[in-house]
Amino acid sequence: MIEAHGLTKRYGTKLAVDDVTFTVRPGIVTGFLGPNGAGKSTTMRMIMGLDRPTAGSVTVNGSPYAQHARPLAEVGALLEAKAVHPGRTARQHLQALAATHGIATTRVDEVIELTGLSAVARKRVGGFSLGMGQRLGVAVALLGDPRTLILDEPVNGLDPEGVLWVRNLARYLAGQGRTVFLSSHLMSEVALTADHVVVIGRGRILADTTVQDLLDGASRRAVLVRSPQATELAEALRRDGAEVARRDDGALMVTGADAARVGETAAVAGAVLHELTPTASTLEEAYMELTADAVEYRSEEMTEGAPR
Ligand SMILES: Nc1ncnc2c1ncn2[C@@H]1O[C@H](COP(=O)(O)OP(=O)(O)OP(=O)(O)O)[C@@H](O)[C@H]1O
Repeated sequence: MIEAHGLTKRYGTKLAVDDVTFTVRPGIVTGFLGPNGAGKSTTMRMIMGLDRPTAGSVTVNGSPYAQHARPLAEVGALLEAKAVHPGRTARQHLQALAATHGIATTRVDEVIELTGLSAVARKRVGGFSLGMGQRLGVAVALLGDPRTLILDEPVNGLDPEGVLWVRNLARYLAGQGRTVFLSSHLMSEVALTADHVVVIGRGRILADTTVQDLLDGASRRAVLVRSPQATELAEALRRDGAEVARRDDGALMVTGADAARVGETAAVAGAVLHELTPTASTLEEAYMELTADAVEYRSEEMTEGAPR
């Protein structure tokens, strides 16, 4: 369980994380979603005690990270690429970590097996592909058999097999009753992996809900209508209280009335229908809608900072 209360991080004048409050529960995968620069990594670093909050607090399994006697048994994290001695083998790297944290060597073998590293465990880490490095990072996170897992953009740079592996592993670990908190800037990825999602933009929480609710809440079902009497039909629909937008190709996008109601209004108005298609926005569209302001803000910021 992760509990953040009024968590805030300021870097100079930049408010990277702005008064966020959320709970990440055990037994499910929670996605942490937001555009680049939204504050995901900063939040995760504060959870892991690597960054000190400017205000507010965050606990893992009931206590701040630093107050746990055996932190590796509480929370394991895959944050941005960590320094690994390139001359060491994967096994040596894990063994060294296990030794300094009082973890049995048998656990090293278990995590090597669990992360599919058996074939390369005795190879030098310096020659590892990105995917293998990512697996080693996950092996490190799992070493202390932690109740809570934090994975920052774990599928970044992975091939499709690696992506599927991360997805299955996250779900497997949650199925064991662990807390799994996984960040991504891709809604499609979170939708496939997570049960619950916390959406962040410009350091603030934009949504804290199930994936399904996010879709239902953000999507406004629209009906696409084509008619040779589009102008008259649009007027009749508006009189009925619907909202009508005319697309460049002449089609009408109607919200606030379902297909049946649009058809009935058309009949009364004597408008011929050439097409009547209910549409639902995709999860990706719902996410874009939700984070539009946050993304705009980022691009403005980058334009301002760009050399002229
Ligand atoms: N050490 C730092 N000093 C100054 N500003 C920082 C620092 N770390 C992060 N920031 C700024 O804080 C904001 C949030 O950054 P953060 O890395 O947490 O975002 P993110 O959601 O993880 O995005 P990304 O996926 O791009 O890493 C950004 O505007 C970033 O530039």
